[in-house]
Amino acid sequence: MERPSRLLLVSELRVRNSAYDVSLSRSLLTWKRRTSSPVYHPFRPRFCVPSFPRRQASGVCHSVSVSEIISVREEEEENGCKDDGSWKKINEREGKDCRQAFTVLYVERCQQHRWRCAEVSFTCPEGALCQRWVTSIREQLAAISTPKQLLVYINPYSGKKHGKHIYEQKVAPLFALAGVTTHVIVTEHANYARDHLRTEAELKKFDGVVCVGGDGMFSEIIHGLIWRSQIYGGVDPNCADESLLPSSLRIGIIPAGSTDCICFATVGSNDPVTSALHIIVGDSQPMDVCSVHHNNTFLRYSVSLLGYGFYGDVLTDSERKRWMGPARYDLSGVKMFLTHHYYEGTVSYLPARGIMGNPRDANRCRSGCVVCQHNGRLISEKAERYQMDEETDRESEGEWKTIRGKFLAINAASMSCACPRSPKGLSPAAHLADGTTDLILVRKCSRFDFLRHLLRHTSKDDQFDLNFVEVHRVRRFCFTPRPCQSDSDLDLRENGKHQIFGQICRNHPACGCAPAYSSWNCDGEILTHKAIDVRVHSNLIKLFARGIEEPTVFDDLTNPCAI
Ligand SMILES: CCCCCCCCCCCCC/C=C/[C@@H](O)[C@H](COP(=O)(O)O)NC(=O)CCCCCCCCCCCCCCC
Ligand SMILES: Nc1ncnc2c1ncn2[C@@H]1O[C@H](COP(=O)(O)OP(=O)(O)O)[C@@H](O)[C@H]1O
Ligand SMILES: [Ca+2]
Repeated sequence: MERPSRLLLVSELRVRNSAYDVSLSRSLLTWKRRTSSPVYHPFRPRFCVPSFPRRQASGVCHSVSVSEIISVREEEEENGCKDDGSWKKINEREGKDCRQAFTVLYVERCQQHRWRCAEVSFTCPEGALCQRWVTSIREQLAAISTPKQLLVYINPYSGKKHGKHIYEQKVAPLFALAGVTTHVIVTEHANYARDHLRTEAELKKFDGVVCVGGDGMFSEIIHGLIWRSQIYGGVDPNCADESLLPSSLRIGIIPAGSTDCICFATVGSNDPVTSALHIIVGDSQPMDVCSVHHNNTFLRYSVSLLGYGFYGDVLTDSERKRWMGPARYDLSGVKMFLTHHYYEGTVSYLPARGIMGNPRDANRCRSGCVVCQHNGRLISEKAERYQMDEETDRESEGEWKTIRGKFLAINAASMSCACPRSPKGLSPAAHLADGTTDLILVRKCSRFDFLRHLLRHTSKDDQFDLNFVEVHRVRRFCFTPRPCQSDSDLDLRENGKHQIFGQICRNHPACGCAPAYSSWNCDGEILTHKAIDVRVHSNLIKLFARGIEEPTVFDDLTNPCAI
């Protein structure tokens, strides 16, 4: 248990006309109602627990972590001078300074990992004391590294095209309250944000970058930032063996997209206000990034799903239905499920050895995850040894394994990929920053079996506990599709005068002529290459997030979110 730190200020102040003992330490602001006997509430803690680093609502005592205070403001005269017999009124009559109340805005936890901005006003017996409180709280806030200046990119076409509205109505007012200044750019076309970050953006001026949109918009941001770090650091992004340089700017995601899996899996909800508050308090969550290569040429980065077969086909089909908004994925999902294509190919992978954790674990990656911390340390130690003794370390990396077969889906999940469609995700025990990705192979099976597998993403049942599914935690993997049998086969499927016939076959699988190749779905973007080489880069980027928090006994019992 955390030790209560030294108190900086203790006073008797009033909250809604009741007397409270209010105290401030470096880590906590606490207000405890003065009563002769403690109020007993059958479901809530009876006494204040000042060492608990969160706001707690009991009938008796509240405490809020200083790191979760959004701002403090002095109340204007007319607001506070109510005829309620308070100290303020008395002092006003005596002609003294009327500014004797101050309001603290802070993070309040609601259901389903949502955060809200709550406020409490304290009335002081005299103006000088009010000043001391405001100054002391502001001094504590200044000691915390929170973002002051942010570069914001809005994709106006994400999801249901509400990005601008969400930002203006829900996020900008909170940034203003917290004193965060912003430079807002509404993108004009695809890759606008990526190219702006690569070349033009004056990154030194900012403490972070925020994207308003979906996973595709986030992908643009990381492509811009990672590329810039490598070019400035003289690292060749094309070479899969090169270790990439981390990007120092943190990234915030205001979810306004169609899947929002990166936001959901790092915060626990796809709620814009919650994400804005995580940005304001300056949270930091490291994250792994996969680099995808083809013949030593860099293709793309991925942080969530790299999917060939089912998810690649769903994406390809859904792009034609963009006008439908997020529902396009469900329609294409049903269509591709019925189409039931399988693809032949070879998967080779390097199992992650000597690390904590397994894709079949019951434990989940949560805020302050020990698995991520342990494996992150292990990988950076290994990288240092590797520089000293390349040969020994290559040997200790272990053996490549190879699997050939017919697959309905080949998925690499570098994080759980939890999203509203599947709150536990594609790989529920995957970690955000353990330096690995979970390689899920779904072999050819009946439609009924594949449906069982898909349905298990939405229930407590284990989607990997099926004889046609296997999962491996890996550091690196390659995929090569089975080449077409003959030139005429290739012609029939892909090229020339048979193109139309090929297309008909694709659309009418009953004729038995299925396409040879799928596409890779790389965080929601289609990859043109089929044969790829993928490497995980541990802790390459940082988000304004803290991972999903474990629900506490207090969260279970406190308010169900008024706003
Ligand atoms: C029967 C119900 C089965 C539900 C199975 C749900 C599994 C969902 C796993 C989703 C993983 C998502 C990983 C993230 C991908 C995103 O990066 C990426 C881009 O997001 P953005 O548009 O916000 O930029 N999103 C996607 O690629 C979308 C994937 C969505 C897949 C939806 C699949 C629905 C399947 C429905 C099958 C229904 C069969 C019914 C038979 C009668
Ligand atoms: N102004 C724009 N016009 C058109 N496309 C854009 C624009 N800005 C970004 N994009 C692209 O839109 C695609 C989808 O964006 P995303 O934010 O992921 O929305 P969604 O979740 O609905 O797919 C991405 O490929 C992104 O590069
Ligand atoms: Ca990972």
